[in-house]
Amino acid sequence: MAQVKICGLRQADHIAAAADAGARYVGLVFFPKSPRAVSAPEAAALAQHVPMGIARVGLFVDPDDSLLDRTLGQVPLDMIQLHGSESPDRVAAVKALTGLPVIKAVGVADPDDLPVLTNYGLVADMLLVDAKPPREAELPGGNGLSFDWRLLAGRRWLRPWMLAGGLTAQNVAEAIRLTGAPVVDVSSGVETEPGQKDENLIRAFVAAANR
Ligand SMILES: O=C(O)c1ccccc1N[C@@H]1O[C@H](COP(=O)(O)O)[C@@H](O)[C@H]1O
Repeated sequence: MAQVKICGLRQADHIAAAADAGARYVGLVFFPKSPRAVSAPEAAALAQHVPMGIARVGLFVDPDDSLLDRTLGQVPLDMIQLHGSESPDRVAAVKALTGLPVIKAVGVADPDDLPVLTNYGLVADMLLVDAKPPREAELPGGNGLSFDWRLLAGRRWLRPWMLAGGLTAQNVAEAIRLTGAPVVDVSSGVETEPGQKDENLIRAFVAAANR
């Protein structure tokens, strides 16, 4: 059984479905290139629909201070997810600037990618282990690609962590079994097309992760 984050929500009814199914984190994407991107006013409206006890995570890709300031001035967020090439120093700076816990995403393709997680574990509040995006990918995440989960078997870091990358209701139980992930994060695996979440897929994913 793992906790669940549903990322890239853009509709109040999908937030309600995620909450009702038992998700513990919901993600709002502030990256204009993403098909899941929301504006700050849209996110502020959506945030009102998130029940107490569920963390509102703002996803950013290499944000500058002004984007963070402007967004946080309008949207009540509980955590920041950094999904770009932010250095450990930048992670620390974002924590200091926003006063919020930071989740740092790291792309993994082979064993050489794992030591980086130890470095980020010194500064981030939570680690997010995702598939490494292919060179030609437009997005650094949210591509529905998974990686060899056996790379993570028996691994432990200084911080809590979540697993992401190509997870679906069909494969999430196996991913949890192989990695021991305490939290799983999904975006495209609960969509019918890029950016279009589906309530039944959300419910099926949370049920499968909680089984
Ligand atoms: O979801 C997006 O559009 C996105 C854009 C830019 C960076 C990250 C993004 N999503 C994150 O990517 C992973 C994996 O998503 P998927 O389930 O494979 O589609 C997840 O952490 C999302 O939060």
